[in-house]
Amino acid sequence: MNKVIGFIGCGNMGRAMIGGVVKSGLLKPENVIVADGYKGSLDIASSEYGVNTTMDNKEVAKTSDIIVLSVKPNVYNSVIDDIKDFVKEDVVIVSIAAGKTIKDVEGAFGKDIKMVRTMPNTPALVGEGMTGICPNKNISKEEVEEVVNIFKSFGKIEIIDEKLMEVFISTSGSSPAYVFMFIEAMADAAVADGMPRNKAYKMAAQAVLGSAKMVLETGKHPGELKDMVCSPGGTTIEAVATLEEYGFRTAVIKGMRECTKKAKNM
Ligand SMILES: NC(=O)C1=CN([C@@H]2O[C@H](COP(=O)(O)OP(=O)(O)OC[C@H]3O[C@@H](n4cnc5c(N)ncnc54)[C@H](OP(=O)(O)O)[C@@H]3O)[C@@H](O)[C@H]2O)C=CC1
Ligand SMILES: O=C(O)[C@@H]1CCC=N1
Repeated sequence: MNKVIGFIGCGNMGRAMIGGVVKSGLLKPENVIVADGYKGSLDIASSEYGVNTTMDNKEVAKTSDIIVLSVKPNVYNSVIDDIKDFVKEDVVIVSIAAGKTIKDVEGAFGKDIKMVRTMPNTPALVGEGMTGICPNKNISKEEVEEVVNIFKSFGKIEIIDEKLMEVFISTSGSSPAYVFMFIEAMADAAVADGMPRNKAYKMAAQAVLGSAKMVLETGKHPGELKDMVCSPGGTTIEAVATLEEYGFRTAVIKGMRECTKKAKNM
């Protein structure tokens, strides 16, 4: 791809996407420009990925064909205010913020802009991201395709209706956090029973990775895959019964519904 992609905000999600896009080879590092208010973050991006950096958001605005706003939702309006008069005429704006609708971002620019609302997740850093994508009405099919290709370079994508974006956040944008908690809890249990911690993390993480691949690649129902592990009178069913007793699934369902609710009310 021969366009210049700018990132404003080089925090957790910005860094994951910059790392993902550069490692995939879709973009040359010299075609990526990153702005952040903190020089330390920029130095890391520059030394790890060789991208251009600046502390001036306007410089990203002036040079980029596609701008990814990777700052927190509460500074979106001030960042947009700062750059709106400097963006290229045909610029494509990519929003990744929880709780910011297409209407919010269009309103902050105060003019017709081409934009795509997205919700990525941090596994982008290792090429296993998942991004929900929702274009606005001003953007052409070809331009949407370009944005899709950026996100595909570090994972999978789904084009979704904007009304499902909040559910997408709890299912995908936020969910790596709960998966990490699950891995951490499994490792803690293993450590409690004598497993060295570094080995415990590796085993628990590989089990999650392999199980996820089975869901994606076999097409079997997760319940069937679970049943295949539970030997009659065996070990696994004891864990399953105890997890049910402690409300494992209910905890996940309730937690995710709170996450969706928060995304709707931000
Ligand atoms: N983290 C995640 O897993 C995901 C996050 N998102 C979305 O990504 C966005 C960023 O989140 P996240 O990466 O977690 O947040 P971070 O706080 O880690 O990153 C935001 C970065 O933006 C910088 N920043 C703050 N103000 C400005 C400014 N005015 N100009 C330029 N840079 C600025 C911050 O610097 P400083 O710290 O010095 O203030 C920080 O480095 C949010 O909108 C969030 O909803 C979406 C999907 C997943
Ligand atoms: O916690 C958040 O608000 C962001 C959005 C999805 C993941 N992190």
